[in-house]
Amino acid sequence: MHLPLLVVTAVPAEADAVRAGADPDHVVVAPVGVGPAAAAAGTARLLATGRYRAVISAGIAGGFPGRAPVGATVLATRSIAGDLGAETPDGFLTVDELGFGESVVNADPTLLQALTTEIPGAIVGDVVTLSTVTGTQTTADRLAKSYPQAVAEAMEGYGVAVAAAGLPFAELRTISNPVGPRDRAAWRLKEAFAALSTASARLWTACG
Ligand SMILES: O=C(O)c1cccc(C(=O)CC[C@H]2O[C@@H](n3cnc4c(=O)[nH]cnc43)[C@H](O)[C@@H]2O)c1
Repeated sequence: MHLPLLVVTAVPAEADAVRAGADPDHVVVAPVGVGPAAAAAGTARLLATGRYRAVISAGIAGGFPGRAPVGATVLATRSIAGDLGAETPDGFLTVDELGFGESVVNADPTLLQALTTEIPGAIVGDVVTLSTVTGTQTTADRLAKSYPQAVAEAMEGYGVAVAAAGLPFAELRTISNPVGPRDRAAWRLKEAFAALSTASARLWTACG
């Protein structure tokens, strides 16, 4: 008897897109809220049942220009807390540099390898988790420089990864908008949700 895979999204529209592709017999999809705190709390509550084999943080994301275009599918090698730390006159110090914890969680290597095989067009790289959607070129440039391997930013992956607490974890994103000056009207939600449904059809094959 296979335990099901848990896929957590931020909002119901993302959950619907995952459900449109995923195997309903083996994949449980739950929207748990926007941001790392809601994501961690919601994921921890669901995982406390002990009935899941792995957990995936899934949804739409901003793509770093030149690294992940709108419509692309992204798999995270690492989910990184991009704003957990301290600002100083000399720049941002991560929580690791402060000696208070770890701001980086690696995807489960076996799960990531399987997902990469099953979703061949996916761009593989770091995904930065932020509590605030980037909305200026200055912030976009700073993040791109600080995280040279980051292909996308979103708001939940690190929170889900922490809640996974050793259970196999991965982050799957599809790109709705470039990271940069705020232009909410230009977000390509339909395209990103369609890509999310397509990728989700491969999830159980990768995890089962
Ligand atoms: O309109 C807004 O500014 C806004 C603020 C918070 C959440 C949203 C959502 O649409 C929620 C969905 C989900 O989308 C992810 N996302 C998408 N693009 C980005 C981005 O450029 N930077 C960070 N996160 C992004 C995120 O995970 C949201 O939870 C809209």
